[in-house]
Amino acid sequence: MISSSDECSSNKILVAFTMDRDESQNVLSWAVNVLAKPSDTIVALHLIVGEEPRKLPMKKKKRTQIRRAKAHVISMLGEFAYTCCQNQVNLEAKVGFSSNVGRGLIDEVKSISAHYLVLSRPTAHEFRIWNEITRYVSNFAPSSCSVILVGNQSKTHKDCYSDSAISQDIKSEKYSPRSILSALSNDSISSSGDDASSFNGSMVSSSFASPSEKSKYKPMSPYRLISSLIMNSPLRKWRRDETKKEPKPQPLIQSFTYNEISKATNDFHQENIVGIGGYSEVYRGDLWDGRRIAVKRLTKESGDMNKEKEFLTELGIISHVSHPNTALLLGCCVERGLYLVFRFSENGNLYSALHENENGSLDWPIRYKIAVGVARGLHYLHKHCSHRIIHRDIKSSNVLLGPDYEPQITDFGLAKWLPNKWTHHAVIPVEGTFGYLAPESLMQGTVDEKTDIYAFGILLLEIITGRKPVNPSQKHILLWAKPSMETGKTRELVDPKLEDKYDEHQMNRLVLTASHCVQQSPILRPTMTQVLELLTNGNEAEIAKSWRMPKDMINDDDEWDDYSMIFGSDVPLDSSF
Ligand SMILES: Nc1ncnc2c1ncn2[C@@H]1O[C@H](COP(=O)(O)OP(=O)(O)OP(=O)(O)O)[C@@H](O)[C@H]1O
Repeated sequence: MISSSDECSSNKILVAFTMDRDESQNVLSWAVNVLAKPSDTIVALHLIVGEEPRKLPMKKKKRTQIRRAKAHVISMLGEFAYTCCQNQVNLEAKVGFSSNVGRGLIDEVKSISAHYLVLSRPTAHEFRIWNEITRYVSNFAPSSCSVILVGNQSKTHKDCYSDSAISQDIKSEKYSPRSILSALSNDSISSSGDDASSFNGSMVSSSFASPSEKSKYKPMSPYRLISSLIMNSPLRKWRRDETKKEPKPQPLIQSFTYNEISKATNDFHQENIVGIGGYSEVYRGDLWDGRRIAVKRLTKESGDMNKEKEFLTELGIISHVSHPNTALLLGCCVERGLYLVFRFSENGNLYSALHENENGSLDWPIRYKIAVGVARGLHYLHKHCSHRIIHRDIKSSNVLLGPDYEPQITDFGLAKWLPNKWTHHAVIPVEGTFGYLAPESLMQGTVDEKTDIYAFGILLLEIITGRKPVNPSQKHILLWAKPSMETGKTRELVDPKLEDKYDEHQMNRLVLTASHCVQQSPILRPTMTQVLELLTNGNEAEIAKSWRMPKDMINDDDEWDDYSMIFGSDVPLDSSF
């Protein structure tokens, strides 16, 4: 096989690809199947010739060109997600700008310190341009980078390689890119085309690289528009389990065309709107194959790069997430706007079910199931997701209710990756939703897992009491509930709509868990592992021992004074930051 100069270290392979589908498949296939070894990183780059647009709104033509490029990147790279996952190769994708393709490639080679630059041989009519590009990269590639051409071309172009040593294997006829490509043609190239892929507004780490490896990346200087393929999604494993009988894994994230989603939503008809969020509208839709979907569309008026970035963050993060208690992303569409396509949750969201349901209130068994389900979803995000995640906006309207009222956490627009050894982090401006925001976030702008725990505590109180966290005519839910929680008078907390029909044991568990989660000091709050234990089967005294601070270190009076200072009884009418 092809050897790199240093067998032990991982290599960075830059693969340049055009808008030509076959060419792109060939060159990527070769890089993935032949060149890369486990823990190598492939960066697939499509360059748009021209200036990076800096002003908004962009010209329509430019916008279309960029979206087309993104769509191409997504659909193309999706095909290699499974192979890369199996080969433990990191795969990232980018769309960049440069006035000259050759120069753009060399800039990128230098920026990521690539060991290889892999180019596709062009079709005959592009030969002149291609010749210029290859000449340029041959002349200017650093000596540490080998330039490789892949594709069917009868004539050998010796000058296409850089001065640096390319391994003998590559040069030899037996393993020439051309001969290997022919052998591969029935193999990996034939995969389905709508596998896991996603892009993000910033460099998103891919799954096999450790955080320390990732931090070695330099900022992508000339390339602002970055796409990143999210590899090794647990979604894959989960969906494979779901469909055990099928030999092949299910496609992960599908790239939908605008026509498909427009048809499904009756041309985004007002009647199909099921939710309006801070930066999006959500439409119900029915796909041609019978699947019911929810299409989240970035609102046109938002036209703001930050909103677009938030939207892409959500796409980047949620494509890593796969759990029965998190919303299921089916795919996305980048034509004529940005759209996320989710499986439809037929029972709406928890906020509506608790506070706006005219057909009666949620029964206790359903409420308990929702509480435990959300805890499982959050536990997964904090502890078991391939990259740990804090959600940062846990609230009842972000809990969808699927079939049988199984809850699904949604809206990852504010979510953040958690580095492995992260304690807390300052986020300015403060984001989240008033009423669920932990005191430390409000006062210092810090967030960590415990800010999610606090929000979960408020959510539990909402489930127990049936009260909204903030309501202009009432006290903040926590101030209202505090006296009863302190004295253990659980009955006073219970939503009257339950008409005393609830399991007392379960109710006590929920109240107890909520009271721990809403402690003012983050270190006094339990972790999600402990929360799950408390909610389901743990021994309270035993579990509490593992996180509780000695009583004499806590000044309860001060704690509640701070709560009053923050929440008071006059709460802002605008409940969202
Ligand atoms: N998969 C889905 N199935 C059914 N309804 C959904 C789905 N996704 C979202 N909705 C509805 O749309 C609403 C808004 O969705 P979402 O919270 O994702 O949007 P958003 O713009 O991020 O909102 P915000 O940031 O203001 O919380 C949800 O509360 C829910 O009612």
